[in-house]
Amino acid sequence: MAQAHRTPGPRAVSGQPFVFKLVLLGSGSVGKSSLALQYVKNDFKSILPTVGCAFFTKVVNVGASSLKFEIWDTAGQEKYHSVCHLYFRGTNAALLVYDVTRKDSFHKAQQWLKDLEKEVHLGDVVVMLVGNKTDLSEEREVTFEEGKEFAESQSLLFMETSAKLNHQVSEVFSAVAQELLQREVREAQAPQGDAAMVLNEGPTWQAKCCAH
Ligand SMILES: Nc1nc2c(ncn2[C@@H]2O[C@H](COP(=O)(O)OP(=O)(O)OP(=O)(O)O)[C@@H](O)[C@H]2O)c(=O)[nH]1
Repeated sequence: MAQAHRTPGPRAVSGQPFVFKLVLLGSGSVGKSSLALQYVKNDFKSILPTVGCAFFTKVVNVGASSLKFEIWDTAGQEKYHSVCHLYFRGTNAALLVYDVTRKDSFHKAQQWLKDLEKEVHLGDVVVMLVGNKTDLSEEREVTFEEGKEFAESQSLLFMETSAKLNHQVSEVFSAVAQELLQREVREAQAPQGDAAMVLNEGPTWQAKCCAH
């Protein structure tokens, strides 16, 4: 419920891509680093647990727009929990990852969402719930419907992936990118409406000042 840090908009400079910060969060070993590695480098290999945080960037084109993701891959192990929230601040998007073969990681995802909410205003951030490791279908403990239901109850986007098979990985990031750009367009249009109201209501500075 806290709104400690309002998420800043992307730093869009003429001719430059929009820059969006995205954090990967979730329990240890759910596949956060593997998703980032598959997306950024098209690679899947055995990775050591993340210590603190790893950082990746990737530029993507969505329609006529160009967008740069700054991807912060946080450590899921419990011992790093206290530092992870530092990376949430100022984020524009979050992938809330769980492992479909581990019910505990699904329950923890709900806790991670609460942690995120302490640092950002959820309405300002595009959050996608991601059920990873769908290739391990024999060991599945969380159904697609359970994931979808939880995501809908919290107004989150939702997808299932396999970082190992590169299934739905780029689709996850594309869906987030599209939502971010759509929000940008809506925000870019919004000030015109505000300005029209301000003209009718008095000095601009005062109207803006007192709106908060
Ligand atoms: N079968 C399968 N294994 C996966 C998949 N994604 C990741 N793994 C494996 O799961 C283990 C953990 O993957 P990581 O990407 O290191 O998980 P993490 O969430 O970044 O872990 P932390 O850094 O501890 O937070 C590794 O052995 C990966 O190879 C997947 O889609 N399918």
